[in-house]
Amino acid sequence: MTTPVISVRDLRCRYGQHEAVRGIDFEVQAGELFALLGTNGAGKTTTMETVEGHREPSSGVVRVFGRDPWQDRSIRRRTGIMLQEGGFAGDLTVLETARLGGALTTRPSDVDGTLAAVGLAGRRDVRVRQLSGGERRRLDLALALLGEPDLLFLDEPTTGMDPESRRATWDLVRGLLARGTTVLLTTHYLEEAERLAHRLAIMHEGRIAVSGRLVDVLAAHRARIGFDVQRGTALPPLVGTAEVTGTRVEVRTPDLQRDLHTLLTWADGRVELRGLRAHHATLEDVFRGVREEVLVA
Ligand SMILES: Nc1ncnc2c1ncn2[C@@H]1O[C@H](COP(=O)(O)OP(=O)(O)OP(=O)(O)O)[C@@H](O)[C@H]1O
Repeated sequence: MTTPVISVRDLRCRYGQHEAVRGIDFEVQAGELFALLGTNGAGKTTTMETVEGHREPSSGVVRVFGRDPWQDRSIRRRTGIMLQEGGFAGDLTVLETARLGGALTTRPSDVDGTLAAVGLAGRRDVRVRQLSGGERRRLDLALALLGEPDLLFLDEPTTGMDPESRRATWDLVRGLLARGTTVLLTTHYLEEAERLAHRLAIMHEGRIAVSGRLVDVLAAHRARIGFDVQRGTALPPLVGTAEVTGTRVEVRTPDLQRDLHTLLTWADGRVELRGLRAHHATLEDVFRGVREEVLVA
């Protein structure tokens, strides 16, 4: 087993009396994208900042490339950080800002190529203060990519981007992953995690409530079947549980295939299942379960 790029063991972070991160564990392997999801104030940014080496843990062990990021600044040469707020000088142009960022990296930076990669080549002479919110996020991303980091921290990277820019950013991140870059991502867009993450964790109130590969996380939660029938229709026995509200039936089941087969066989030729929908648990179902703290495995 190779050494993980990121290893976090029993991490705790306090702000005064408030314990924002309450004992979390996770690992991120080389070339993997790990998504930290969670409710507001769950502790994602605090965790991210600690792994970046910008915050000292109250307790626990954090290792990045096998080193303590708080003590050993040398790992910063290998990391790129996209913060939630870049804090640019508004008077500088996009190109000047990127050149300045490039000068701060220890590896040679292809400034023009990076601006082109984030779709800002045509905006290079525009002053930063004149950029839209989404364009600023793309400039944030460009600065994180300068110096070709081995490990990239993306803190809500596509907030404020229009759908086209968001998709272009996802393609860019996929390209980086294909080249072996490791990524730690936080996002409120569940679709972003569904599309990009190899593994994920959902945080709530400082703890990891759910973690694992996306397929495993979804498979561990009940699928849904929904349809309308006439009031009072007696249903066949199912593995899952059916909830009837008027004419609407909602089944939550651990065995989607079996219950769907049972229902279709039972209905065939005698009952019309109007508005039939059947799907595995979505990340939104899992997330809602975490929020409501009524996870049904
Ligand atoms: N500098 C600080 N001083 C005191 N409390 C803080 C500080 N920064 C964060 N907190 C608190 O710590 C908790 C975790 O905050 P954090 O920003 O890590 O959460 P988050 O999951 O990133 O939230 P969001 O999704 O809303 O950005 C919150 O209750 C927040 O109010």
